[in-house]
Amino acid sequence: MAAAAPSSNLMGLSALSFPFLTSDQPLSKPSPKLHRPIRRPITITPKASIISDLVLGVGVGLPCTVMECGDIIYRSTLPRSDALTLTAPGAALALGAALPRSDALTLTAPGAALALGAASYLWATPGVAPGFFDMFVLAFIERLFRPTYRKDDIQIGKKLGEGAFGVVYKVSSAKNNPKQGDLILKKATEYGAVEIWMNERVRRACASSCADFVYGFLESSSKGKEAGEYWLIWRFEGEETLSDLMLSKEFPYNVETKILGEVQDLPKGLERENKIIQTIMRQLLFALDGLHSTGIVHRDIKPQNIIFSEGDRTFKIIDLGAAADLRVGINYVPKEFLLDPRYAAPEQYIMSTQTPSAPSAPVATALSPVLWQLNLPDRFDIYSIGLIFLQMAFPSLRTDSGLIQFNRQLKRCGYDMITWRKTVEPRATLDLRKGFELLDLDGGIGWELLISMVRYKARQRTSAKAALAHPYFNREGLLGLSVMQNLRLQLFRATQKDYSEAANWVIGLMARSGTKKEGGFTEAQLQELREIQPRKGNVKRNALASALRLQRKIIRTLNESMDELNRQRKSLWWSRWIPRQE
Ligand SMILES: Nc1ncnc2c1ncn2[C@@H]1O[C@H](COP(=O)(O)OP(=O)(O)OP(=O)(O)O)[C@@H](O)[C@H]1O
Repeated sequence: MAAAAPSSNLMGLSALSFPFLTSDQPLSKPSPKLHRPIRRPITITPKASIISDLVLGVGVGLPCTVMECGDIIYRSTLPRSDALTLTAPGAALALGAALPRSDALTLTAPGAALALGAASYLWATPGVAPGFFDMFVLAFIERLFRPTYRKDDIQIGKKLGEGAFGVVYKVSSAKNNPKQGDLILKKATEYGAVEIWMNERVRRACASSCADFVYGFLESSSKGKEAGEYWLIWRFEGEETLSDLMLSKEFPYNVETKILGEVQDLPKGLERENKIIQTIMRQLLFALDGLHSTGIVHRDIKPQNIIFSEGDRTFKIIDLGAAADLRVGINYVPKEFLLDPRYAAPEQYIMSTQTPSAPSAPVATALSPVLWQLNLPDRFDIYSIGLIFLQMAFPSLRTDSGLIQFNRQLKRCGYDMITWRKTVEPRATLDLRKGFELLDLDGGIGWELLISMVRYKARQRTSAKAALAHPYFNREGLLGLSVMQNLRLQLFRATQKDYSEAANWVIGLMARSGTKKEGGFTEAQLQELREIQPRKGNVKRNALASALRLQRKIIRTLNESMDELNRQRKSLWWSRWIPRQE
């Protein structure tokens, strides 16, 4: 009978099929005990386990040392806690090698919390996990299938603009592709590399946010030019930017049929204008949310950089030359700023100047969710969008001089829109009054959204996503809000409050209760917390302060040298990514 054992090769069957077989019986020769029914439970000794392994080794399945065949026999009598435990190798085995039921998975509460925490971190803005997928999978697949262009394929037409970083032309393709239509070509200087990178990222992550990017390459055949030019090609989206449309006396009616497809069934007036402006704002915030969700901050949002796409009937963002990709730290240099002062937020930097530039792409990627949350760089663009909203509401602020004057007034009011309103409203012109009336429609919900964007502190500004969920975009206005929408509005208002007063109150409270005995802060410690200048005359204290200053200086110098090194390393990295043509 024992000789038959090797023929039963399936996992654990040697023991299960022959319940009368004791574990210490030799398998090679027949045993006289075989015919005696055995009543006592079987225990598999190490020796038997080895034999069993040998037997099972020739068949399909795992040896008993892995399977714990004894456990299978006694499964029904095992205590629950022994039966179910999830270990990493166990999980891998379970998935890959079909473990027996006794090793089934159990998810413990700490395990689940850990897995959830890791997943949230990896998917939090700007998205470490999607970033890896994008860079190592999508980017390569895209390269295989996208259309490519050479210099000779392009017939240059009308010059459309010339900026500090390049010249833009309307062009057509010499390739016989009637569907392609007209194209836009930008011949750019060294910043073209960054712009190609950003446009490719956007095309994969949120194509509808920006003008349709076709191809970009380094053209290095032109004689006399050492570095060569970057050629960037887009689909021609349309003739007009938001700036062109806003400067027309007909605004916003000149946009109505473009975006809504028809003239609204309303008389000309505030309500109709409000509806058009709402639609434009929704499109702008949607485009911006796409960019921010993938970790890109534009840094140069202005009506001149928003094009109306005639094909898609929507506004799209253009000119990503000053953008920063905070997922991998490209074009992010904390102390460098390339901005249009008319639309720039007061902080001027998207990241704290204490944050050194990201060390290398993998490290920057790994740290990106933390840095994003610490700095909220997207709020820089939100300020600019807020100013565009303001210009749409107040016709007198649509000109450069009007906007510059407003910026001066707002600065004098400590960047507080409520103070600004109190200052200008009593002696407001007809134009200004019309703007306030428009924003005050529906219980002032437009004004509320506006001031949630135009704030001094970046942290107090709303995000593009939160702004899109604001009831300003609800068609029925405040009265039509559901219970959930009302709750969301209350939450939005709560997050918009200025908590600096609360912080002062907490510090005051800590001071009152602060005694050494109770373990709170003493007045002296709070003094340090508030960063009040140290008192003069204390030699020990002054020496300590000098040492701290020196330490800070050393760290700053180190950071700056790192920045410099990284900048050089990173520029090499971009260049390698971009196709070249001789
Ligand atoms: N995809 C597009 N479709 C249609 N027109 C476009 C497109 N891209 C750019 N343009 C036109 O070209 C002009 C210049 O583009 P862009 O702002 O990208 O160039 P730039 O060199 O950075 O200019 P500037 O420095 O003045 O901002 C735009 O104002 C717009 O009129």
